[in-house]
Amino acid sequence: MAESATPVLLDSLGKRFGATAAVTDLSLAVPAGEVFGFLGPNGAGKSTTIRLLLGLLRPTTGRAEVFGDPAGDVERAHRHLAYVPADVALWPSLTGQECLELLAGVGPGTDRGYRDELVERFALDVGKRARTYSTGNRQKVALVAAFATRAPLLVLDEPTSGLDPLMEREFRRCLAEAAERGQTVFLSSHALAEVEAVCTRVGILRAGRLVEVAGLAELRRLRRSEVTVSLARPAPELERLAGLPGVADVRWTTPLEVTLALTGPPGPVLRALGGADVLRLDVREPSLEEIFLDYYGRAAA
Ligand SMILES: Nc1ncnc2c1ncn2[C@@H]1O[C@H](COP(=O)(O)OP(=O)(O)OP(=O)(O)O)[C@@H](O)[C@H]1O
Repeated sequence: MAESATPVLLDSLGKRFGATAAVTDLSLAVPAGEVFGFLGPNGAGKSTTIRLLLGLLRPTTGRAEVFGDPAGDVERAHRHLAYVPADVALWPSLTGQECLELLAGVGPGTDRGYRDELVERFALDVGKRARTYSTGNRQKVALVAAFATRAPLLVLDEPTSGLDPLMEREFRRCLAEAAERGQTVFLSSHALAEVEAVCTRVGILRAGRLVEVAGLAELRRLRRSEVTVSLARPAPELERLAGLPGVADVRWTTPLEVTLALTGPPGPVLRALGGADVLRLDVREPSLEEIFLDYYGRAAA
């Protein structure tokens, strides 16, 4: 089936629980084929947004749509999606295989060959009863079921919290394969390295509001880089680095080495360095973790 409408469309979405505004005026469109990372600290409103998207909650304001179908029309909306919750509950007396069969009957169709391959890759013993599974194994069942569907949209709510590093690597491969097939992924996660590795764009949520939506490269450009300059000879004239536009945190670690944080174009710093005898110039882009902490550090300040 051709899926032309936008996979995830949130328009001025809001949800209050009594006096608590869990989500406020959230507008966002996730286009087809994107792996979108949805980030925020505990209580920021990520799960509430996902529950609105799944039609498990009714919005107080605005609307949520899945491929053009209202999220509240669950029968239609869920034809387009597969979902992995943060804590997976399975039917305790069914085996893993029986759970997979049951889950395959709910979604928009399953590629059983690929599912068998995923069972192997996630080293899942599907002959055991679900009650004997650890948290991570229950998560694997839900992930295998979701990745094996042909659902054009995968909604994953902190799906790797119970996985070990090997399985986490497998998860990343599955995401890459899903993106190759053209599936869209909406991934909420606390694992910033994971988001950094797999997502094309991220949205950052703070106290129920979306404070940033940007590609990773764009986020890095907006945030500060760490610059280290090593000199062959002392250059007292570089004392003026501290006063240049976009420059902060200038530190002389030795008389021949200076580090600084730079936001925006590097021209003024490069011009200032022009007269010095520079041996080496290192520019390190911030990690997503640093960007993230920067947002919330500033919020707390
Ligand atoms: N059913 C509810 N009744 C009342 N308040 C709620 C309810 N569900 C969520 N909240 C409140 O809404 C806010 C957002 O919660 P939400 O669970 O969406 O955050 P989150 O970003 O998913 O957090 P976490 O990372 O801890 O899962 C919090 O202040 C939470 O206490």
